[in-house]
Amino acid sequence: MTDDQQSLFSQDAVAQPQAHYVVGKVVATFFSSPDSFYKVLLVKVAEQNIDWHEDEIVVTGNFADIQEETTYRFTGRSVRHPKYGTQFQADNYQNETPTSRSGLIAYLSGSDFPGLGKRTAERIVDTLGEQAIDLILADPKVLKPIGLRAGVQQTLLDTLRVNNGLEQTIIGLNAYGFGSRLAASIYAKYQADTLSVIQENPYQLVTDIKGVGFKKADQIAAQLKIDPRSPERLKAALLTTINETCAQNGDTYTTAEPLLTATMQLLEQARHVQIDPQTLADQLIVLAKENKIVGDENRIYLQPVYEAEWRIAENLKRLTTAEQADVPSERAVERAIQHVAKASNLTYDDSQTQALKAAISAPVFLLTGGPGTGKTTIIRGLVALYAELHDVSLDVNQYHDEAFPILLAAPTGRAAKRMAETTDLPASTIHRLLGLTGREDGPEQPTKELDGGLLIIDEMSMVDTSLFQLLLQAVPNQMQVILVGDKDQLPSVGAGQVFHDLLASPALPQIELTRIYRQDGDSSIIPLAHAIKDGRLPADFTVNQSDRSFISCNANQVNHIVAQVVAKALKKGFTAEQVQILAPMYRGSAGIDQLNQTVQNIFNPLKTAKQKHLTYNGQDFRVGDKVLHLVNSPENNVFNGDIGQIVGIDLANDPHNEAKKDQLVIAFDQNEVTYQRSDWNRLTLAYSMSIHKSQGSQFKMVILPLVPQFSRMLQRNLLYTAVTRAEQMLILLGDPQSFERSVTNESVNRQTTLTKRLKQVFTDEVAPGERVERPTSQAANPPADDQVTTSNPATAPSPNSAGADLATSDGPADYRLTPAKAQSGQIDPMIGMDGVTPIDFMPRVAGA
Ligand SMILES: Nc1ncnc2c1ncn2[C@@H]1O[C@H](COP(=O)(O)OP(=O)(O)OP(=O)(O)O)[C@@H](O)[C@H]1O
Repeated sequence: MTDDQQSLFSQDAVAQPQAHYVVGKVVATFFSSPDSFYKVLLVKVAEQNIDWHEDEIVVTGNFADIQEETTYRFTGRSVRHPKYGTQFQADNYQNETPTSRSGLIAYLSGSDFPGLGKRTAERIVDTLGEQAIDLILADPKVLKPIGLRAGVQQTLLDTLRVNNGLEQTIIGLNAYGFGSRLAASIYAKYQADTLSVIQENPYQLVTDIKGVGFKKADQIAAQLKIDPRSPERLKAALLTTINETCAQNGDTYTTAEPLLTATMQLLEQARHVQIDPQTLADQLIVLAKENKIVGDENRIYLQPVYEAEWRIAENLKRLTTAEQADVPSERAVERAIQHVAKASNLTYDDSQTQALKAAISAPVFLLTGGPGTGKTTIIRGLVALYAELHDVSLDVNQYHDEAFPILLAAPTGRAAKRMAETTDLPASTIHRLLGLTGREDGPEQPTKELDGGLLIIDEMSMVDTSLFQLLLQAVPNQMQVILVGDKDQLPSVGAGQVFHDLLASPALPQIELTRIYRQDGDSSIIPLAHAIKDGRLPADFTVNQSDRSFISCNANQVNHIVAQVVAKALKKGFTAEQVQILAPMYRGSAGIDQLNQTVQNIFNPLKTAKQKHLTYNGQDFRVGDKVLHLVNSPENNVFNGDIGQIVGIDLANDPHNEAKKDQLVIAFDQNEVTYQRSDWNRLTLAYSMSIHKSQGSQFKMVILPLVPQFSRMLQRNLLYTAVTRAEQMLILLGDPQSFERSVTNESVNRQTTLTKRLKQVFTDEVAPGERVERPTSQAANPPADDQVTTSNPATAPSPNSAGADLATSDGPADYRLTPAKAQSGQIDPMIGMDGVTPIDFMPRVAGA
């Protein structure tokens, strides 16, 4: 096999319009993608109707378990690769089973099908024709007139499915337009049932398969002529809308009115039908009965998120009430604080001392503070205190068989790295700590139980509801938990505002550090950050300082001015890694995309035509570029917001590229990762990035443009987060009103109920253990059909009525009811729709 032959699997070939076939034996598999069905085969041609005069041809496409030395019929088109010539791109393929009448009869009466004689085989072919196998596989009911014995029919079906099933499935998935990666995940989930699941309810994919959205499922449903008013469609649209609304706003729940309005829009626009609001509202009740959503007062949650908030509260209660071993005496703590202060040459101020004292003795403790107030100092102090009080060594090399007793973790790789540097101890991401893959999407994920005595989490404001629930679930009773963060920063990317909500709970001991230490005489960035936090801009805001400046300009001038500032920084010796442009939005002349392009050409210009680079998603990637990772990939130890550098570009058509694939090699702080083309959507240029993505990182110089075009985003916590990313230099540009507006625009709180759950659990409104031990089988039991649909919302049995039944039985009460409510048998009239019933809702939507 030559290099050239191996390279034929490049997909950059030019398609020709003709559809043709090639029949032949597979003699070699040149390439088989490890994570999809994509393959490149060498086929010995037996028959073809393309203009081909050689014995062998290269065939590419999505194939399941192709057997070498087996003959297949490939249908598709010949394509011409600019360098490697003609190859055959198959859309469809099948094991070359006989298609002539006599061939089919011989096949069906052969040894593959015990119990089927020649006569029966003839009857099958006479009844169903030469497409008999396809027809049987598509619908076994076609065999009914043949009158086969049940056992014989089953064997026939099983063998046909084995011989043809996987291929049919892959072909079917291709026909529905799934790329090879999605096809692989779908097949991995449903196996032999893949096509029947899709045909029965394509909307199932929306909940089961990451990457399949409502619109895709809806297209398939339209293809299958599934009723656009079918309950499955309505339910999928409702779930999608709850998910998207919550994700967009960071809320943990939504309410009926916006949910129904947005769902109606989605349903009506996608397939141009009118939907009866009453029918839609009924499906909301069905979803609750199916335990996919939960209604509580006027709130509607996705079940896992609802569960996560409760479990956070319950786990915190568990930890705060668990009996503590080895609690040091107050005197011992005071003495140890004196030793630690002396050793680190510091005099802790009152609130720092209080924080140290309280944190080292409490099972759970929260520490917040703005930049330079001493959070890291306290983390370091706590580590030293713990070591002294519990007589443990801080030399990690001394721990061979037992775990190091102090666990340090943060939500991103960068924050974890900073934590490790400032403490001189190992620190990891929370995902790593828990052994999570990053694909977890519910509270039921098994995580390993943590081992140790003290857990400190930094950058807590970035931790979302779902991750925090998984973390707490893994904390054993005796482990002390200290959560450190800056409450005024942007909340997590994922749903919730966990740190904010925890701090709002009086049940959890906490301290806010307010005294600013890192002023270094002439630093003006930290005082600026504190002023912003307090809702004002300092009087000298637009006056240039030694470490900060303000350049007034309009949106169209931003790009040009940023270019000038960056060019100057480069001249002064700043590197791309040290200079970070932050902006709130991607689009527009002052947006992230435009600025990325401009700054890339300053820090990493394309110098010669020969320089390796490639274009993807409208961006030019070059060796040396600074790139941002957009999602969590714990398998590579790379996380959302991590910054790396392109250190290698391998092009498939490069004769020296042994992998024969286009790939990018990126060096991150912690490791080097190779990205195949299918993973490039995880990357973007990082010269300029969103303020949200910059959380957890700091940079020597930050350049921050704010202009009226960003008005939708301008909020106090956004500006505060951006400004606190700057370590030494801050260049602000744009119009002063936009900055003023950000400061006065108090950050809008997200819709969450964690504080409420904490109150309920800590004040024993809900008895301890009541919810956690709730038997899931009862909750998951769908009700009888007649309980589900109702034409009169006022008398509709709500999901909570099922809860009432549970509560009155001997078993634990359903958590959706307070015990008082349950006892009185009082039920809500309509799930999540206090004051909003479908009837109220109908006229507005119908436009009546
Ligand atoms: N009690 C103290 N006396 C003297 N210096 C202190 C004291 N507390 C903190 N510092 C110093 O103030 C500076 C800022 O402290 P530290 O880095 O702990 O703050 P931080 O809140 O973690 O800041 P950031 O969030 O910006 O990283 C450090 O140089 C630290 O040594």
